[in-house]
This record gives sequence, structure tokens and C-alpha cells, in this order.
Amino acid sequence: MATTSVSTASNLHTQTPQAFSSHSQNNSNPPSLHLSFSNSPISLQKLRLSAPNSGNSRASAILNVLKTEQHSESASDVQRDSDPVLKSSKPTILVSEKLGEAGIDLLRSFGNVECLYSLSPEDLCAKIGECDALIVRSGTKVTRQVFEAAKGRLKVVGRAGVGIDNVDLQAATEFGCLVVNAPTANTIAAAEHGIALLAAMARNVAQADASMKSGKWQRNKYVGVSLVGKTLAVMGFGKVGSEVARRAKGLGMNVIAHDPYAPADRARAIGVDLVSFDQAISTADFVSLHMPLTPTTNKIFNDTNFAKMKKGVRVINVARGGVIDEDALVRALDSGIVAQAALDVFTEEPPSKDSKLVQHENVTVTPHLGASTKEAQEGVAVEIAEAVVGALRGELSATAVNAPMVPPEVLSELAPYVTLAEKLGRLAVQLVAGGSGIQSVKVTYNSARDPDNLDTRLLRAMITKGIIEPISDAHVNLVNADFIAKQKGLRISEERTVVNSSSENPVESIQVQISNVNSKFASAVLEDGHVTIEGKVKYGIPHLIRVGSFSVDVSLDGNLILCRQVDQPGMIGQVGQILGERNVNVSFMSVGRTVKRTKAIMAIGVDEEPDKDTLKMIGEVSAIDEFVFLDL
Ligand SMILES: NC(=O)C1=CN([C@@H]2O[C@H](COP(=O)(O)OP(=O)(O)OC[C@H]3O[C@@H](n4cnc5c(N)ncnc54)[C@H](O)[C@@H]3O)[C@@H](O)[C@H]2O)C=CC1
Ligand SMILES: O=C(O)C(=O)COP(=O)(O)O
Repeated sequence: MATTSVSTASNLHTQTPQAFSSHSQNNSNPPSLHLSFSNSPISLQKLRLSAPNSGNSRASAILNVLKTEQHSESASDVQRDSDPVLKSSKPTILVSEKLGEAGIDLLRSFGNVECLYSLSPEDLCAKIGECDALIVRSGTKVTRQVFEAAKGRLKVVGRAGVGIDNVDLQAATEFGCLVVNAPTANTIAAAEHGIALLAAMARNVAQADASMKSGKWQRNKYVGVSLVGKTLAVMGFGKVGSEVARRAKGLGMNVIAHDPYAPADRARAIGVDLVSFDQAISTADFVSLHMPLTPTTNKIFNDTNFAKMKKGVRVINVARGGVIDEDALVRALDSGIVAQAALDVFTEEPPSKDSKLVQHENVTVTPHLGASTKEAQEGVAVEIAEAVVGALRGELSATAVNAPMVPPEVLSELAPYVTLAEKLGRLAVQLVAGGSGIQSVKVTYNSARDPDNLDTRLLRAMITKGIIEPISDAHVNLVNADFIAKQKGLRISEERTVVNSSSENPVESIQVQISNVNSKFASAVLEDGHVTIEGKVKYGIPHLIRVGSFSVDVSLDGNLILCRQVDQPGMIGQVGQILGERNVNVSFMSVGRTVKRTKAIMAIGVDEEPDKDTLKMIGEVSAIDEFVFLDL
């Protein structure tokens, strides 16, 4: 058996799960749990799923992961519209900027759509508490205040375009709100606009047009520069950057690019060399910006970097205004370092009317039109509508920007384990006695798979959900699991144990241990002092297979009574009779023991929650040492 320690999570402080116990410590007091986590935030990667709409099995598998409330996704739209109860359960989707009709139609087929295009920040905050989803473009600032005002109702923000710098992602994550974007449909439009600005700037098209319209004929004034043979530096070699590069090659330009994260072979495939930042900006005749606005790229084109550029360089920006220090650009234009600039985007949009940059005679401007073609807007609208509807249905979106990437094939494979993970978390935390300070939780995945071939982020998130939700008012989902755990002081460490079995199953079993706590059910505590339970998926159904050192075998469904008793005949009958007389239906029963005729554990699944008197009677059976009722 080989073990590999992996990573971890965060920290929790909570109240009590509902549980009864005959011999629990501090039974009358709510347990105050103190959990502490190391920091392992979910990485904020974009999902790139090959089959974003791959159907209901995947949807249902991860329903619990993102959904905090049920929507009747199984009812057809027709049924829903004609039934007042179902209709009222339709999600409300607020569209705050102009969106293509095809996207609006798609949204209408699923929810109540409100298009309110001129909301002030205050109006948006006033409205958002009634909305399950919000769809924006670049003009709406989705700030922390918006998430606060949503009071937990907002489940998804859809950005109908690429750049998500107008959405406070940290706040979205903290509030468990998924953010999705539409990253592909406007790529060509933005690239074409970049090329349009490049050519228009080089040939003074806008200036000459304005001059002629004012009655002049200035052929000598507007002599331009040629593109062929010139060097273009593409800064940010992503989707738009690479399409700009491809087109510029077609114009006979020599194209180089800088992108710290782009694979060199992708650049080489279209005849582009990836070079360092300084090399790119110091050798280029034209510099075209295509990187996102992030803390790293904010004002990256500043006095220092303009000074490194070739005198007479020309700059095109269809990315984000904020990547340029606009005052520095004005200085570089005035000093002649930058001969011309063509800008589609600005730090403040719209810029002030007297902006020196906009008014500069060597600057060509457009009002953020990069994505504004009919084709791109229809495409973006459909792309974002599909993503938002998918997210509201509980599917993990293919274009989530604040949730981990879990490919669809991994998702469908992990589906039953996701349920198992949440149930184990719920069960483990209910075994902790009131007043215990939970320091840490250790999760061990027993698997025949190579440790590198097992993505446990989803499982960890669900164990976290299972632990936190019964004992706090937090809604935990895949987006915010690590954040909430950390916030609550819950420390979760993960370990993978390679076991000798079929690697067909991603996980053979999952063990959850809560360290150094008192338990309501002493038999759940191993000698090392950890509350320990273990579960596995059998025939697609989550099962509990171990409590402390006792083996059991019960499906994790409904409610569970765990009893530890003297291993002697008649025990099942006695407890069964008490439950039967009180009309509590037993769904399954399993007995596990360590040594014959000493101690045994009885796990009894019940459909109904027994009342206090019934539980008391079970506790009074003389051979029963301890018992606990658990709500799964
Ligand atoms: N003007 C407009 O209407 C439009 C503007 N955009 C802007 O263009 C940007 C790029 O869009 P896409 O190509 O679709 O995004 P993308 O994510 O495909 O590409 C961005 C590239 O920038 C790179 N990058 C990140 N940090 C960098 C750095 N410090 N230096 C150099 N490269 C860096 C990334 O590795 C990535 O390859 C968007 O973030 C958006 O802000 C996009 C569409 C329309
Ligand atoms: O997609 C982007 O990043 C854009 O900048 C396009 O913005 P817009 O949707 O036209 O406001």
C-alpha cells in the first residue's frame, strides 16, 4: 500500500447538527466546532469542456454541487407556463445590457427574463435580490455590493463576452455565485476590429475622413505607412491575439508575440515566434494588445515600458483600457515615442469628453466596438444563454471562471462518489459531540488509480459541504467550498492510498476522520482519537462500510440509527420491535463486530425520523451501550 499526501483546505466554526444520543457528552449544548484548514484555494481556471451540453445524467450528477434551490427542470416549459405553481418557480434572469434576440429567446424558454438596460448601480442593487441570474456585457459593474444586495439568491452571473474584469470574482466566489462567460463567439469580431484599427491608423483613415467632411482635401498631410514587412508584436497570444497574428501574416507582416502562458508550438504553427516582453516591445513597429486586465497587466504599458519601445511605434488596443497608463501614453505620443495609437477600450468607459487621449490628433478611437458585429452578438448571446441556463439547471458550466475544471467524463464517473462524499461529511460531523473543537479533518481516498489520475477537488468540496451545512447556515457549493471552509477555520487534509484492486472505479472507498474530538458515539473513535468512518459506492449506491473499527454495510439513504451493544441473540428483534410499534419503517439493517460475543455495532436505516420517546426506549435496552440517530 502506497500513500501519497496531497493537499488541503481551510477552517470552520459552527453550531450543532440535529442528532440524538443516549450517552452523548454535553448533549444539551450545541457542539461548537472549531476547525482549522490550511489554505488550498480552488484554482480559478476556465472550464473547457468538449461537450458543454452533454445531457441530464451529468446534470443530475452534479445537481448538488452548484444548486442551492430547486427549480423544476424536469417539467417541460409548456407544463411550467400553464401551471401557476411551476411558473412561479421559474428562475428570474436579469439582462442588464443589450443581448442578441436568439439568446433572449433561449432564456425566455427557461425563465422569467427582464431586460433592464439602463440601471444605475443603486437600481441594480435594489433589483438583484429578486434575481437568480444576471447577464451583463462590459458596461455593468458587478461589484461586491451587488452580491451583498442579492442576499444569496443570485446563483449565476453570465458575462456575454470574454473579459470578466467588470465582475468582482472574489466576491462572487465568497457568495457561492458561479460566474460564466462566453469566451469564443466574439473572437473573430475582436480580431477583425484589431486589424481594422491597425490598417485605419496606418493610413489615417479616420483623420482623413473627418478632414474631408470638414471641406478639406489634404493629400500630403495624410501620407501613411505601409504594413508589409513591418514587425507586429502581439501582446497576449490567446484566442484574439492568435487570430490577429494569423491575419497580420496574411498582410505580409513579420509577427512576434509575447505571452507567458501560451505554448510555443501553437505560435510556431502559424509562423509566430514567442519572445520576451522586452524583446517584443523593443523590436516592434506595431504593438497590438490582447491580454486580459489583471493585477499583473494593470498599466503594464507605462512610462518605463513606452521608453523601451522603438521611436515611432504604433499601438493598437482592443483588449482593455486599464492595461495602458493613459497619461503615460499621452506623454509618449507627445514626445513622439509613440507615433500613433488606435484604441477601442478605455480605463473609464465612456471616457470624459475632454480626454486628452481621445482628442489627440494621432489617436484613432472607437467606442468599445470590438465585439460589436451582428454575428458576434448573436453568437455571444446564445453562448451565454446556454451557459446560464445550464448553470441554473445545476450543470457545471463549460465556461465557469470561478470553479475548478472538471471534464464531463470525470464528472459522470464521479457522480455516485460525489453523493457518497457529501453523506460521509454529514455523517462524520454529526458524530462529533457538542463542545468539541474540531481541529482538522483528514480524508483518505483508497484507490487503485495512479494518484495523479484522480481529481479529488469535487469530492473534497462535497465533503466540505457535508460537514459545514448541517452545522451552519452557509450554503456550500463547488464555487465557495474552499473559501467557506477556510473562513470557518476548517482544516481538511487529503491523502490518497493506492490499493490493490480494479482501477475501473475511480475510488475504492473514502475514509473521513475528524481529529481530536469527543464523539457522541464513542465506538466511532479509533484508538488514535479520531472519529472515523468509511464509505464506498456499491452498485452505484453510496454505502457506509466502517464506523470506528467496526465493519458495517448499509446504504446511505434516509436516516440512520447506530447502536453499540453486547453481541448476543435477540438484539435486532428488540430494536426492530420498538421501531415497528411506533410505525417507523426499517429500510435496512447491518451488524458488525470485532470479536464474536463481545461488542457489536448495529446500523439501522429508517425511513421516518423516530420521535424522542422512541429513541429513549432504544437507549433503555439494557444490552445497548450507546446509540446515536443520524440525519443523512
Ligand atoms: N474590445 C472588445 O470588444 C473585446 C475585447 N476583448 C479583450 O481581449 C482580451 C483577450 O481575449 P481572448 O483572446 O478571447 O482571451 P484569451 O484568454 O484567449 O487570451 C488572453 C491571453 O493573454 C495571455 N496573458 C495573460 N497575462 C498576460 C501577460 N501578462 N502578458 C501577455 N499575455 C498575457 C493569456 O495567456 C492568454 O493567452 C480579453 O481579456 C478581453 O479583455 C475580447 C473580446 C472583445
Ligand atoms: O468580450 C469582451 O471582453 C468585450 O470586451 C466585449 O465587450 P461588450 O460585450 O461589447 O461590452
